Amino acid sequence: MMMGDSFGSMGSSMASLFFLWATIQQIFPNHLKITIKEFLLSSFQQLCFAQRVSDYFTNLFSPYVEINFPESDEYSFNQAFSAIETYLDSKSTDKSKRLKGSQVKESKGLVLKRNEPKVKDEYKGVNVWWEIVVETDGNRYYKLTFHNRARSLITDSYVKHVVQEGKSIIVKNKQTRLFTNNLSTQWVFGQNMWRSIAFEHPASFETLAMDPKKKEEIVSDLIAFSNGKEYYKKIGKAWKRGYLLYGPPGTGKSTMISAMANLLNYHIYDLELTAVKNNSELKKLLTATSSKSIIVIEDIDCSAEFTANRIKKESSIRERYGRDDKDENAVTLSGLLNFIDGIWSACGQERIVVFTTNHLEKLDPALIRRGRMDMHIELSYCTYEAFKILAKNYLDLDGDDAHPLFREIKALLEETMISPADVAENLMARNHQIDVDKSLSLLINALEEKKDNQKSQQEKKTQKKFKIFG
Ligand SMILES: Nc1ncnc2c1ncn2[C@@H]1O[C@H](COP(=O)(O)OP(=O)(O)OP(=O)(O)O)[C@@H](O)[C@H]1O
Ligand SMILES: [Mg+2]
Repeated sequence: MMMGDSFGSMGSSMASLFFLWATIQQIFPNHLKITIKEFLLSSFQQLCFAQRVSDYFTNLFSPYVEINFPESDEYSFNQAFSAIETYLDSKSTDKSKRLKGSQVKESKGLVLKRNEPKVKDEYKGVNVWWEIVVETDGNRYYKLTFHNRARSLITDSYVKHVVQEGKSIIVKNKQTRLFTNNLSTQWVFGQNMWRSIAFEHPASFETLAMDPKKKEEIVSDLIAFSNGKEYYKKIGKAWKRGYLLYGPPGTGKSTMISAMANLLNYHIYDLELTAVKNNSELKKLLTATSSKSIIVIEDIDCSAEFTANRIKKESSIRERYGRDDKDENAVTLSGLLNFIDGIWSACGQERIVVFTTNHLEKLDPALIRRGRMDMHIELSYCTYEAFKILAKNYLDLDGDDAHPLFREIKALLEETMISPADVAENLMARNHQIDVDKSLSLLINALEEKKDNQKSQQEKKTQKKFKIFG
């Protein structure tokens, strides 16, 4: 017998008792009412006791097993509970009669979920039943019921499957946010360090124009990282990864960061170093970031320059006054590197650090040595392969033979340095109307103009050289 049946019979007995009491109140005088009330109360207690005894024996001989998953364990939240809830919400709603509508992400629209206290599920041919139970004190737990025959299948693999599936749906549905740091004058008792907005950038690796092989390498590196919890634990390293994106303006460095965040569903923390006064503020900001996030420092060459000036100033203070103001008055390169190496090692949560620069050669070697920045990614001028991706995004043209002008464009791209941003600008539809021929001709004009400019600049440079040596 399932537990629901026993609750049903107890409910009807209680209803009969209440009905009886209402009738008695109308018929009997007051002094008799008290005696009858006492009699009824004791009958009710006996009924409950009998019910418990009957439940005990029913459960003793029942072939069904129950596992409870409480919402909280003692003092902490039970993560399995929310994973189960999400998993059950995601089950097909085709046969449900009670649904609820929710929107987790602006970009995802309204999603219909089941809204029933009991859900039947099937795993490898075995039926199981889930039920959400709310206790009188408001505590909730999920009750899983299954036949004893399938005990090892359910306890060994089904429960793990449900929790894993639920967690991955939670990550997928997470509304990612873009955080920017506030000035420390705006911080209130360690709060309000970061302000944030919902992150809804449409960038993806699919639409990112770059060498397809390199792209694949980056995507698999990111995925391996995000699935690497056990691996990082095994090798005893902090679960973090550093990427240095370098290349000329408009080659897709910022776009790639958005694509990374969309791929992994991570938050972005855009760290503006000029708004940070000293190392201690930097430390507070970085420790206030959440797990599964990308910490970005754009144009690190400018920040490094700023740091170098600060270091010079600090050393002159030290020489003059014999004191070390480094940590109190400045953000230093060593401070930044210490946090990247040290702080996340302590908290053990997954973090990605991304630096971008237009000038790799300007960077301090300490900043970019391997191990600190695990992958150096160059984003370069637009190649023919990258152009084809842009042509597909902007003009719906797919493949080498998609348009007769492609051959001319290919030849021009081999001789001209043009950023993907400039190419995209020419391919962009005017007034939402795609005009393939016009866009491609505009691009050819832009390429020819750039090619001539670059040629004449090159000639001027050569002439200068000759003058110097002549
Ligand atoms: N590789 C690319 N693939 C697709 N679109 C690109 C690419 N590079 C640039 N773009 C387009 O050009 C615009 C500018 O690119 P983005 O801001 O990513 O360049 P960046 O390398 O960060 O430049 P900067 O060095 O100036 O910060 C983007 O909004 C995007 O539309
Ligand atoms: Mg940028």
